[in-house]
Amino acid sequence: MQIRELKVPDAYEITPVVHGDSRGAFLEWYRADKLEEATGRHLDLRQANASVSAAGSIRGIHFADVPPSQAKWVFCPRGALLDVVVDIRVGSPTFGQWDSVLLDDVDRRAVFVTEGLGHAFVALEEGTTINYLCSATFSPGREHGINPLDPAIGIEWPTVGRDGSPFEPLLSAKDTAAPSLAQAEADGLLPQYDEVQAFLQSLRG
Ligand SMILES: Cc1cn([C@H]2C[C@H](O)[C@@H](COP(=O)(O)OP(=O)(O)O[C@H]3O[C@@H](C)C(=O)[C@@H](O)[C@H]3O)O2)c(=O)[nH]c1=O
Repeated sequence: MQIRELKVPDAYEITPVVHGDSRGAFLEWYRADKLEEATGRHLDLRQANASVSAAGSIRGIHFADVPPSQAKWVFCPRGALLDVVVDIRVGSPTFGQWDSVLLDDVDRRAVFVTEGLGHAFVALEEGTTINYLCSATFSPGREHGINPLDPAIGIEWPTVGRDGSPFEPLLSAKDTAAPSLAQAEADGLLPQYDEVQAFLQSLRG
């Protein structure tokens, strides 16, 4: 398993060793010890989620108040998706920047999104399934969204699926109505970079 930090600091791409044989494949999609080696922190598993999406579905950009926010170890057991991490931490040197990783049932990568970052993805195939391990339980009043189509962030969402078929973006009503990054900042919804860093540091203790 290899762990690489993304262009958005404190987010990571995880590339597993996939052992293929005549029966199919075997891989380790999460290793606590490798996470600790690479990042100096642990993931206190509190919840595991799954969702299934139609091709073109965009979910996010979602984030939760810090502390404790919610770190997510994201994996795609079926289909394909583009996973996106956005730096929404006010005062971060990379504020407003985003990076993405293709997660699919071929290379079987994962992404680790740490507390205070924004997370979103688009499904590139019908029935794409995502699983994620979470460091905190769902706390609806502390969860927020930013519009994933905000031009100021400028996420380059794919417009064709894995098979090359074009698709229309499909968003929930909640995500469609979500504020822009600038509006979320003006509304005081975004996490402060120094507070996030202090929280991340407390997890390394
Ligand atoms: C996130 C969540 C939702 N729900 C419920 C609320 C709602 O009725 C239904 C669907 O919720 P949403 O529309 O928010 O689901 P979704 O848009 O898939 O939300 C997810 O998006 C990705 C990008 C993330 O990073 C996740 O943390 C999560 O926010 O599921 C739970 O019961 N538990 C949960 O942990």
